[in-house]
Amino acid sequence: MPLPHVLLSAAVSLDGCLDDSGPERLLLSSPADFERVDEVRARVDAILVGAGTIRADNPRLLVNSAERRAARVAAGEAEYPLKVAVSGSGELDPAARFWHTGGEKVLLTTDDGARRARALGIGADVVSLGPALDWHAALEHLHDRRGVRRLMVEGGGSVHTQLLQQELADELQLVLAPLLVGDPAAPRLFGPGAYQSGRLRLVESRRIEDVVLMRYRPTAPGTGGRVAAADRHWLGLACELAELCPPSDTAFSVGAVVVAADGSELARGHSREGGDAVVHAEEAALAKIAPDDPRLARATVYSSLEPCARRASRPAPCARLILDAGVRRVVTAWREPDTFVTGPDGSGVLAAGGADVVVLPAFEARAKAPNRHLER
Ligand SMILES: NC(=O)C1=CN([C@@H]2O[C@H](COP(=O)(O)OP(=O)(O)OC[C@H]3O[C@@H](n4cnc5c(N)ncnc54)[C@H](OP(=O)(O)O)[C@@H]3O)[C@@H](O)[C@H]2O)C=CC1
Ligand SMILES: Nc1c(N[C@@H]2O[C@H](COP(=O)(O)O)[C@@H](O)[C@H]2O)[nH]c(=O)[nH]c1=O
Repeated sequence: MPLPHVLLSAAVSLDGCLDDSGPERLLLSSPADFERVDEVRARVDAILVGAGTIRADNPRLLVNSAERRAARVAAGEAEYPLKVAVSGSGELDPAARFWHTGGEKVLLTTDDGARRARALGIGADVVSLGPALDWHAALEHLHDRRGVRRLMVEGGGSVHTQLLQQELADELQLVLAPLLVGDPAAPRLFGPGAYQSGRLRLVESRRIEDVVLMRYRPTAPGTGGRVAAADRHWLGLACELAELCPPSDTAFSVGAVVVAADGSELARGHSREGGDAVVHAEEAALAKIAPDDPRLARATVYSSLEPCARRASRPAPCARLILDAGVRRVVTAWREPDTFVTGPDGSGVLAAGGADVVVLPAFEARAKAPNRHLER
């Protein structure tokens, strides 16, 4: 279930191209930006590219700085990040530099692709993910079998497009280079298809010589039981809000955020905010939204703790408030323990009311942190 943090990295021309159609790789980054890329590579567990990039660029995908490699080794990591190639066909050149430089390599492919790659003598651990390659399964494999927690994806366009469209990308690092390619056959960064509606969040912009680095994060929640990368961001924020709660020996510290389907934040709240000794996080957040706001019907409530099913201090528990507000999707980190009520089951109340409840246990420790003093 947990997946690596997926960082898409690319440099594009002003007309949105990743390369031209000539035989040489087009350098879009500036020298200082290539240094930055090297620094990012040094901080990840694995670097992934599609077979198209291996064919077009014959890349090495190394950490080039000896100091950065030494720092990795000193920190107990492999000298080079794992190199991951993705191919459906397995039709790859066994002499490509990718297989003969750096540290460990893995080829994620299909049953047919694995047969072909093995026959060709590809110098990597060849892993078949079945008759077709599913990105979720590929990322799960890297996380569970390879211990990859941070994955840098260095293209190409087809791979970036799929990961963004499937809402598996946690972050996009895009460099805009001041040149125009103008070649109709040149590969583009993102192809047509269905992306999240609404805007991504710009988290940083930085001039690096003559290029501009922009870092974005997707914001749109998943739908139903399907988890999007942005769900992890918003639940992380709910856990941060829980840290703001005035401590109490008689109630949990909880944070909550309400997010519209297009990724815009509607409201946030935390327990006991504004001097109200009994207010709950979800209640505080929902109270800030007009009850007739049409976005509520497709919104997601993120709550560090499962919304409550029963309470003494107010007429309606949070699970009921959420349903009454029209919200039908809740993402939480931690099922409520029996600390204050016996057999709490806010998820059951929500499910009975037609809401989808998603629990992300990877956030449980963070949700529990401000509540340690309540543990028996
Ligand atoms: N400027 C920049 O930052 C960068 C530029 N580039 C440029 O991008 C171009 C390459 O991009 P592109 O042509 O889109 O190729 P990609 O690198 O995205 O690789 C595409 C290939 O990956 C495999 N693949 C991708 N998705 C799947 C899937 N779901 N199932 C099975 N196999 C899959 C397939 O391999 P197969 O065909 O073997 O089945 C497919 O043909 C090059 O020109 C390169 O220079 C690349 C990286 C960064
Ligand atoms: N052209 C281009 C990039 N291209 C990426 O770098 C890879 C080659 O890296 P290396 O093996 O170290 O030479 C190449 O295959 C592709 O993934 N990256 C960028 O940040 N900026 C650029 O302008």
